[in-house]
Amino acid sequence: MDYTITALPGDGIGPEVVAEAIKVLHAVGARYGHTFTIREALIGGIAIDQTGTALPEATVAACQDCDAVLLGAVGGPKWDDPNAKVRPEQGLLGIRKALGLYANLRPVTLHPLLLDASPLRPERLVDVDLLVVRELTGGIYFGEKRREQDAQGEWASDLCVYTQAEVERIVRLAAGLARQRHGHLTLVDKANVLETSRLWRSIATRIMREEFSDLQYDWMLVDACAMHLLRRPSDFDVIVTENMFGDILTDEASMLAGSMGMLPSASLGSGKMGLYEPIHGSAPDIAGQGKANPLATILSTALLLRYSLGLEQEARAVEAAVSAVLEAGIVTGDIARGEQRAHSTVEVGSAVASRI
Ligand SMILES: NC(=O)C1=CN([C@@H]2O[C@H](COP(=O)(O)OP(=O)(O)OC[C@H]3O[C@@H](n4cnc5c(N)ncnc54)[C@H](O)[C@@H]3O)[C@@H](O)[C@H]2O)C=CC1
Ligand SMILES: CC(C)CC(=O)C(=O)O
Ligand SMILES: [Mg+2]
Repeated sequence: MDYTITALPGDGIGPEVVAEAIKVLHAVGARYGHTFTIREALIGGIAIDQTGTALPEATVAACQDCDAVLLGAVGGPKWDDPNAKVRPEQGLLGIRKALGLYANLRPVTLHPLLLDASPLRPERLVDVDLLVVRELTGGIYFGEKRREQDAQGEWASDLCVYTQAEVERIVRLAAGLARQRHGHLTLVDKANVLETSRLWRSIATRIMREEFSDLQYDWMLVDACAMHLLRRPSDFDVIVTENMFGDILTDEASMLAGSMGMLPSASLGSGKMGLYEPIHGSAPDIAGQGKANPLATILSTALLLRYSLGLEQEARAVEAAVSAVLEAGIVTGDIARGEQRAHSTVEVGSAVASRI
């Protein structure tokens, strides 16, 4: 089969890790008889530099006319002026919204060989296998933003809004995934303080009782969840939560897997089209040095093959090749341990591609 993939490398380490993921996709194509046509488009800081906007119309059009989107990361110090009107991150939020990708799936698993790469004690990490379902197109990241001056000085506000329909669709999706996994859903919020969280609670309680009575579910406040993720991470199955909480909790959860460079993600909407990206950012501290771990992006292509293209065998081949590379000790510095040499981004990507 022929597939068209839009690649949005973005900024910092984005182009470095996306190049390796594309290398792996082509290896999958060669092995299984598919053609992946890769069309590159601009997003983020590089798009601001070249076009004046973080999300050019041509990029949206390219993403609307393909089978799936593969994204690196956006942002960096060059565009970090707090008074800037145009910011790279607007490109990322904008493309998620434009494509209607309301559900961000962030699986957290730990390869046994990376037990030592995590700052947690190995016995805490046994059987860690959780999935965070993060609402992606609502909440405080998308609410009205204000920055004003009055007699007392400056003030600013970010509005957090959730509608019934937004909560219903993400809870249904997460509960459906819990049903396919171990049947346990943890709903994370801050209902002791936030009205949006109380709306989530009442809607989700109704949906769980009426439509998912076969599942176990519980509620957890987000601050406690941050603690339990470290104290008893293997107790979680599926976590569903709003946009900002999911963003923060998954950076924390990445340390269960050993590195930010290990966690992939899939952003899905109502159709087959999806956007696939590592959970990490553009890592300006290591950009351009060949140090970035490409495995999160490569594992994101496995999700792309699975969810958007329906190629389960090929997705498993990518995941197996990643495991084989870890077992061969071909790893970047973020997860290298003991005597292991820190390999470059390109060496790791090539090692995965050659094992497909
Ligand atoms: N999805 C996206 O495009 C995201 C963009 N950002 C943007 O990225 C820029 C940098 O943000 P930070 O807070 O530094 O977060 P970051 O995720 O880029 O980096 C945090 C730390 O993790 C390390 N790291 C991240 N990815 C890695 C990889 N693949 N291999 C090895 N080490 C890795 C970095 O070197 C850094 O020490 C900011 O402009 C931010 O807005 C941040 C998060 C997500
Ligand atoms: C612009 C941010 C919301 C990006 C981010 O941190 C993420 O999606 O994980
Ligand atoms: Mg984040």
